[in-house]
Amino acid sequence: MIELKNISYAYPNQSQALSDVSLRVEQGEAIALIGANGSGKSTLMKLINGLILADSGEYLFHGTAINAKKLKDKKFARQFHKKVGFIFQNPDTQLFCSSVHDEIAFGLNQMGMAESEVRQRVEDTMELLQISELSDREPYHLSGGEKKRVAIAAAVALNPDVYVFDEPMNNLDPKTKRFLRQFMIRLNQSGKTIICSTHDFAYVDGIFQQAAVFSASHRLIRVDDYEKVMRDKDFLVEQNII
Ligand SMILES: Nc1ncnc2c1ncn2[C@@H]1O[C@H](COP(=O)(O)OP(=O)(O)OP(=O)(O)O)[C@@H](O)[C@H]1O
Repeated sequence: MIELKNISYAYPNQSQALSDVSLRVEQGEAIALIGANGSGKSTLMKLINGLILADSGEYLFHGTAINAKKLKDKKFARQFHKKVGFIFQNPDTQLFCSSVHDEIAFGLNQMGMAESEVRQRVEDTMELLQISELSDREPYHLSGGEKKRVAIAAAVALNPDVYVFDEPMNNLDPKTKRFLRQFMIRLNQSGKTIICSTHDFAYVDGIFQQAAVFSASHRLIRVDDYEKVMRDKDFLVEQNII
């Protein structure tokens, strides 16, 4: 369970990105983060993943405060990063190995998993994401949609409890969007928590139970049933969301 209490954050250049944000996400919930450009969605997701730390407020993950001291504890940090998978908006920022196979195996090797188990897990994950034929290819030379599947596979292989997706549908063709939508629904049905920012509402039907809406002033102004928020057209227009 994720609990954010009165979180504020400004980037080192003083850009305010989150103002007094409080949010609770239960294990197994799928929640959409929505709001205009620059409202703070990506910043919140980086914070949930431990890439940045709040200036003030508290972040609890299954009751444990995630702070600098805790993340300096290498054993804890490894466990925490295994539990929270992050799929960046631009896969180029997270793919760095010389083959798709090695990319997916990387995190598993870091965990010290036996070689045969790594091989099996990588094969199973590639099959799940329908990228087995890309196994020996260099991730850098793949198409955008292929790269996205590899980035997701690298997260899936580690079997996290929580998946954080930053605008996953961006730059994907309709078939890949439909595949990803189904995939996210299945992940959630298997008990995984999904936290996902999106501007693209056409291909995310049925994924989310909840929506968290951010204002231009970086505040979380509404947490509500996803379908209910989507029906509230005046509110969405007012917030520059549609
Ligand atoms: N690396 C950074 N350095 C300085 N300011 C930043 C940085 N990243 C984001 N910001 C600022 O923080 C605020 C929140 O940005 P964030 O990327 O979290 O918004 P977002 O809701 O994800 O936007 P989008 O929908 O465009 O992806 C914005 O004012 C942005 O300019």
